[in-house]
Amino acid sequence: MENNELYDVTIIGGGPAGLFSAFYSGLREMKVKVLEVQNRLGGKVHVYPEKMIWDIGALTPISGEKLIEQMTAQALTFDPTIVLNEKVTSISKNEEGQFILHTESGVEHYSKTVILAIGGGILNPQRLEIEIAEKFEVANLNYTIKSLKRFKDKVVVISGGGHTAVDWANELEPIAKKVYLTYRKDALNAHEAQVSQLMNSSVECLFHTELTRLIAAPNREVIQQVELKNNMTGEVQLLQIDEVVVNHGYIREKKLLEESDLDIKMANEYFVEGSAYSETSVPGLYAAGDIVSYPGKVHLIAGAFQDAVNAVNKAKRFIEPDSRETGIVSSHNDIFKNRNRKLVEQIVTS
Ligand SMILES: Cc1cc2nc3c(=O)[nH]c(=O)nc-3n(C[C@H](O)[C@H](O)[C@H](O)COP(=O)(O)OP(=O)(O)OC[C@H]3O[C@@H](n4cnc5c(N)ncnc54)[C@H](O)[C@@H]3O)c2cc1C
Repeated sequence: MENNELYDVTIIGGGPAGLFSAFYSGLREMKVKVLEVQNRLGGKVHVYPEKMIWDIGALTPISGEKLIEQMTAQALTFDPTIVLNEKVTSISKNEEGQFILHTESGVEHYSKTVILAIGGGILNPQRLEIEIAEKFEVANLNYTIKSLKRFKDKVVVISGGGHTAVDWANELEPIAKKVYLTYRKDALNAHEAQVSQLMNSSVECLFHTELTRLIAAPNREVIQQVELKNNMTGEVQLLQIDEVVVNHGYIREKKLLEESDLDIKMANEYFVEGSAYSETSVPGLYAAGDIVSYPGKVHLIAGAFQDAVNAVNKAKRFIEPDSRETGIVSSHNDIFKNRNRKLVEQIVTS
């Protein structure tokens, strides 16, 4: 199946980097398409819809959910084509030098340039290696937290000791009746401030312990007790709980880069003098967000936005070598003249 319409830029991934790339490509008057494997835009931020995000410039604390809403609204400013449930499996080039994006659905997408905004790849939570665990996933075994309300006045055990586990322990502590954190090592691996908040709270940390068994309530597919084993002493304890949260990291599927006909290398693997970190080894193919790595790169939303601008500006120059190397401030952009006028009128008349 072919989708012959040729786009100036096709962005793979609809997370923060992809969404801001879509907006910025529109600002630079390019014809834009976004391909996203999930059935919704927002990327990894869907892992933490109720978490408050504090570290995005000019945004006072904002929930993940609200941020997705705002990023999406901004991305849609210039009416890009958005294709959801579309997994890109490989990238090739045809004789005319156009990119062809091959997908699991069989549809091929054509583009003059491509921006890889795939984050760490397709994310799937690392699941518990305990037999029967899967059957509790609809009840009270959680790999992501979709609603804080669910944990109100509950006894919760969180398994994990990284950023996500520590973040959730802190978020749930004022809501839940009791939070236990079980971790197989003896020190947590998260931001100092988050760790000290946790260690000075009512969260009970059980170090050197691992979740070894899930015990169901009689005749119900709901976990009622968990068995924790101390990996130093071999001692076993049972905890009566209402909810189990497992944050053992993610398995990242990154086959796209390996399985493409093109030999795609990110800037950190192939950097040549004079090139930019948004460039890859393939001319016309750029990268933004968590997929890229360079000295000083921040794997955070603010970093993804800056990468997006760089990648879009490169893509624009690839198509139109005489165009400006960088964009101009948005208020000077002709595209916004009418919109600005309307906004100013609204402010003046309100
Ligand atoms: C628990 C947690 C808390 C966090 N808290 C903060 C915070 O407070 N502040 C902050 O700044 N950052 C935070 N981050 C980090 C932030 O979420 C990431 O830096 C950001 O999401 C990176 O954006 P991205 O667009 O590069 O990648 P992603 O958000 O991972 O988006 C990539 C998108 O590409 C899609 N995709 C991947 N492969 C394909 C394919 N082959 N075909 C089609 N689509 C594909 C994915 O489905 C996904 O939607 C947190 C992360 C986690 C896990």
